[in-house]
Amino acid sequence: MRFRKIHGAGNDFVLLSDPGSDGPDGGKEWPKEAERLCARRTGVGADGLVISRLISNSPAVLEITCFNADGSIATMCGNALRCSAWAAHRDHGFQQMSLHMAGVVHEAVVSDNSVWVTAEVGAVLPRRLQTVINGRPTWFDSAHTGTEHVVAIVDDVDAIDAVMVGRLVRHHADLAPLGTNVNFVQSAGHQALKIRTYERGVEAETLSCGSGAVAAAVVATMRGLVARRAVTVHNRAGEPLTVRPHDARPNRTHWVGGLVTNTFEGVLA
Ligand SMILES: N[C@@H](CCC[C@H](N)C(=O)O)C(=O)O
Repeated sequence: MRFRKIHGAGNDFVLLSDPGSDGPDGGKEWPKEAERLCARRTGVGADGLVISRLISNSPAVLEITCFNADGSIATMCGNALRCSAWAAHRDHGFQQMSLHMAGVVHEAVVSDNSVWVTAEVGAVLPRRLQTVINGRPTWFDSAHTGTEHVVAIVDDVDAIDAVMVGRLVRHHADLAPLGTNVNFVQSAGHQALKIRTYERGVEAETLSCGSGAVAAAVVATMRGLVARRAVTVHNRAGEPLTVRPHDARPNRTHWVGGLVTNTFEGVLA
């Protein structure tokens, strides 16, 4: 089975395009396959496994399934959608397409050097929980951007032990049983933010997170750090994502865009 090793602004995936209708062991074993392939030492190594299936050429529609590195399903993964759109552009020439993920329809646009997808924003809850970071009580707001996110606005994201605090908050009793992705965000100048994200399902800090960048922009707008227009979100990869409200549905839908890099391709043993 052929695969792509691809990353969206540093968030990396093993991407399988149309792997046959079943997958390993009748399709039931994808979660195990995700764990196996994503293992950094014994597999290909990735934050997630993405399966893309072409549904229709005209209009261009694909079904995308994303498994986190631990085999759990991601109901929304902005970077996996962006990587899938890039691959569909390469394989089928689509520039605009619809991507279905976990029952939600996302728009995608591939331009010269960036790939954009839409994210749907649900409930935004201020002061969802509090914890102490470096001796200072810190609030997390929650924002549902297709998956669970909490966001803390802090002075200096680099001063935080993102894995230690991220893990604590991810497993916070108030957010059980689902848990959450955890974002630390600081102001980084005019319409710009700096972010670090601890990702549920990867159970580690990742280099970028599309739905986390959208959650950061939404919370930072609510908190008055940025205005409701395009925001640059600087991440650990040094490949910023841009988040902007959708023209037709600015309160509900946001675009997230940035680079996609096809690192290598191969054949699974
Ligand atoms: N990196 C992703 C988010 C992936 C989903 C997350 N780990 C979860 O299970 O909630 C993104 O780019 O949005």
